[in-house]
Amino acid sequence: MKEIIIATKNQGKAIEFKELFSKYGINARSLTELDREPKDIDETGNTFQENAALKAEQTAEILSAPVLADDSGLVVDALDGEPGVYSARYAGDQKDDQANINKVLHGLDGVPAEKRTARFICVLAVATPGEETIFRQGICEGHIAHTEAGENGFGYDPIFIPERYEKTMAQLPKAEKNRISHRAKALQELGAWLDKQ
Ligand SMILES: O=P(O)(O)OP(=O)(O)OP(=O)(O)OC[C@H]1O[C@@H](n2cnc3c(O)ncnc32)[C@H](O)[C@@H]1O
Ligand SMILES: [Mg+2]
Repeated sequence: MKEIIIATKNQGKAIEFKELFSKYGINARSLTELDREPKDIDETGNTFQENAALKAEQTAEILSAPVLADDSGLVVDALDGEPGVYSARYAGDQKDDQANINKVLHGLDGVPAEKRTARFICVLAVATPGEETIFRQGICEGHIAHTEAGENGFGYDPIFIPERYEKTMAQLPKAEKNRISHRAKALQELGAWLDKQ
C-alpha cells in the first residue's frame, strides 16, 4: 500500500488523516508511529502557511521523504481572530484542550449568538526534498456555542457549531466531520497531487 508521513504529533489529527487518506488507498503514518520520533519543531511563523511549511520542510529534510504537515486553528471574529495560529497553546504551553475551550467561552461571555461567528482553517503543506512545497487551504465556517457538548473529535470541536448544523462538531459522527471539515476540504484541494501518488 502507498504511504505518506504526516508531520504531526496530535493524535486527533492523525486519526482523521488515516480515515481521509484511506479513501485514496494511502496509508497515513504520523510521527508517533515512526521508529524514531523526530524532535518537536518550533512553530515560530505568524501564519498557518508559515507554520505548515516549517513542519513539512524540516521533517522532510530529516526523513529524506515526502511529508505532509497540517497547521490549523480556530478563528473567532469577536475575539479579533484569536486563538488563530496560537490555537494549540491558547491557554498555555501545556496544550490543554479543556483550558483552551474555557478561555474562548470566557472571552465570549455575554456575546450573543449572531456575533459568535467563527471558522476552522487548515493549511496543508506537502514538502518533497528538492522540490517546491505545495500548499492547500480548507475552511469550515460556523459559530461558537454557549456551552460545550459532545465527545467526538478533539480540540475546540465541543464548542464549534458548523454552518447549517445545530450540533457541535464533537456531537457529529466522525464520518460527518470528515465530510465537512477544514481538513477534509484542504485535502480535497490537493486533488491532482493525490491522484499521482
Ligand atoms: O503541530 P502538530 O504536531 O500537528 O499538532 P498541534 O496540535 O500543535 O497542531 P497545530 O499547531 O496545527 O494547532 C492546531 C490547534 O487548533 C485546534 N484545531 C485544529 N483542527 C481542529 C479540529 O479539527 N477540531 C478542533 N480543534 C482543532 C486544536 O486545538 C489544535 O491543537
Ligand atoms: Mg503544533
